[in-house]
Amino acid sequence: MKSFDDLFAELSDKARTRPAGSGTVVQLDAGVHAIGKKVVEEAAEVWMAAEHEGPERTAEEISQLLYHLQVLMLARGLTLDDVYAHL
Ligand SMILES: N=c1c2ncn([C@@H]3O[C@H](COP(=O)(O)OP(=O)(O)OP(=O)(O)O)[C@@H](O)[C@H]3O)c2ncn1[C@@H]1O[C@H](COP(=O)(O)O)[C@@H](O)[C@H]1O
Repeated sequence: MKSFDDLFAELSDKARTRPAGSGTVVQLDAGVHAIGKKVVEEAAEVWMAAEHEGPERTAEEISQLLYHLQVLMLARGLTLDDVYAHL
């Protein structure tokens, strides 16, 4: 099973190597404004799932929010340690 750190390592590699077909590369190219909108959209979907759908759908939406947060971190040049320093 993939962890948060595993996903960040994978996305960092995608950002560096820019493989064809990577959705992450497409999003990074779209920029911080577009990625930020996805973060807000996914956060709303987490809220709606938590309030109106079951735990499985909520977990799925949370995974998508975490993914988009990591893309935003990469777009701003942030590392996991930059974030973990505030936990
Ligand atoms: N974990 C994710 C992941 N979670 C969410 N998403 C993206 O977020 C979208 C989900 O958003 P929505 O539910 O709003 O679906 P949607 O509205 O149809 O999506 P859009 O039209 O807005 O893109 C998906 O279509 C993906 O584009 C993800 N995209 C990639 N990953 C993982 O990231 C890694 C790298 O992926 P690539 O860069 O595509 O190779 C792989 O391990 C993937 O499994």
